[in-house]
Amino acid sequence: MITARDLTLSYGPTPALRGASLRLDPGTSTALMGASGSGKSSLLHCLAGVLVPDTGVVHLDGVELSGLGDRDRSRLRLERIGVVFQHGDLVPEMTVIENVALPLQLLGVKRAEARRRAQDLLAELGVADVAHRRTSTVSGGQAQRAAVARAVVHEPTVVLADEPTGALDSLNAEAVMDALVMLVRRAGATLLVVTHDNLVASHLDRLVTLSDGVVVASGQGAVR
Ligand SMILES: Nc1ncnc2c1ncn2[C@@H]1O[C@H](COP(=O)(O)OP(=O)(O)OP(=O)(O)O)[C@@H](O)[C@H]1O
Repeated sequence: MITARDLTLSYGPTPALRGASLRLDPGTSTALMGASGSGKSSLLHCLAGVLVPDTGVVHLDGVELSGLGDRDRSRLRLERIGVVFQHGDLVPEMTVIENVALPLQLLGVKRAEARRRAQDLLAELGVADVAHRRTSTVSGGQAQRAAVARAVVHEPTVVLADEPTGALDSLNAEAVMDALVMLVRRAGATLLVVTHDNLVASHLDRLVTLSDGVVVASGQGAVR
């Protein structure tokens, strides 16, 4: 489970979060929506432990993220969290399979085993044929499938996605969301997706709306 309580965050003079609170229960999926600039990405980065809020606390499985030093926070993030960004954020000099195997190898899984598990996931997502290509040479849809595989390969408890389909056409967007939801559900993990798109939100159980850095509404997801 992951919770954020009363988070505030400013970039210099610009406030991004003004007391945002959120609770994501195990096994649930949530869409985080709101106007541009309302603080969605900032909140996701605080939940991921990438940004430390100015005030307020984030708890991941009972551990206070902001109470950890950089090293321990990175380790916890690596073990328990998977992230997907709009443009995949794969390492361009590495092949697709090397990218997907990376979290496992960083966690100490042997190379051959890490690559086997990465290969299985890529096959399941229909992109095994590009496994040995550099990520800079694959299509946007293939890269996002690989990014989804990389986010779940180490079986994290929480998967956080920031506009994961924002750069895709609607067919690829549907396929990527189907894959993300299926894999997260199968692992019993918790999913949060930042999106502007009602179709993306309709894949998820619950909808949380952010306005001017605070959560203003929380309820059932959009109806498909
Ligand atoms: N690196 C930064 N430096 C300065 N200000 C920033 C930075 N990142 C975000 N902001 C500001 O913080 C506020 C919240 O931004 P954030 O990106 O969290 O919103 P968002 O809801 O994700 O927006 P969008 O939907 O446009 O991606 C905005 O006013 C934004 O301009």
